[in-house]
Amino acid sequence: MTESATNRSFVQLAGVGHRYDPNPDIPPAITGINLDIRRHEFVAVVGPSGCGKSTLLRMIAGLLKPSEGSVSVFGKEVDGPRDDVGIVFQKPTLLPWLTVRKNVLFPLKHKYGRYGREDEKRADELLAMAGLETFANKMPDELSGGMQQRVGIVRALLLNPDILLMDEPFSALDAMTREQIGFDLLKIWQENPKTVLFITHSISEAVLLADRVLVMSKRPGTVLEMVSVDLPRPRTTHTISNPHFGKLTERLRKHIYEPEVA
Ligand SMILES: Nc1ncnc2c1ncn2[C@@H]1O[C@H](COP(=O)(O)OP(=O)(O)OP(=O)(O)O)[C@@H](O)[C@H]1O
Repeated sequence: MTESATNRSFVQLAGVGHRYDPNPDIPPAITGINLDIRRHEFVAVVGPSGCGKSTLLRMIAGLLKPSEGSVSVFGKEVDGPRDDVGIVFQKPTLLPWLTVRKNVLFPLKHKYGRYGREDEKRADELLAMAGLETFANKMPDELSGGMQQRVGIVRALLLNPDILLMDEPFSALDAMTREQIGFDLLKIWQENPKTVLFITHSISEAVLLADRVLVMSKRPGTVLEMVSVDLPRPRTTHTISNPHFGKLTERLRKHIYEPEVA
């Protein structure tokens, strides 16, 4: 967690559930989720496919209304799409006819109809932080998949959201790029503290990046366990060889694959 993180709950889910199908014979997607995320905390979410991870993310973004319980941010109930949330998906969906810089600035243009010199400066600063300073005037198809995903992250950060929601952001990348971009994300997060919810299917990625890992059960998704990752920061490739890293990934694996014995 960054130094400015406080113990106060920032994002709070109280008894949250969601059912897509009103038929009571069909189980809800998620049910009875209680969760407190502190400001600037990095929380990873893992769990079997279809357990409701994206459903949870969409409710925090205000894109989906819970059918039971409530979601609040800083004590205020979420009742619609939020402005203070940046979202990064598996594919960055960049506009192919705009340069990298213009893609990054696009949400501002879309929201306010224009952007100024200061915004361009901020875009360039964030691009530099993501190692893309020499690519600002390139077109998306001149970039590798990893670079395009970095552009997607920078775009999500440009409006300086309080909350960054990431739904399997690195799953389309090869293993080496994935590890590197994870470290880059941590560097950006430490310089621009945000409250992060990071969905992943990779247990080691969750442990490497997060302050805490939320383990969800299979459908209907509930909280199986919240595991604190008490590994020092900054996390580096050395973190992976720390014996405690191995213990934590082992423990999470047991929770997911043998929940009844964990
Ligand atoms: N729009 C929808 N309408 C009906 N059912 C849905 C809808 N979206 C998701 N579901 C169902 O709700 C459950 C949870 O879906 P969700 O996408 O949240 O899971 P997930 O954990 O993110 O899955 P994955 O790991 O495969 O991406 C799944 O059984 C899914 O089929």
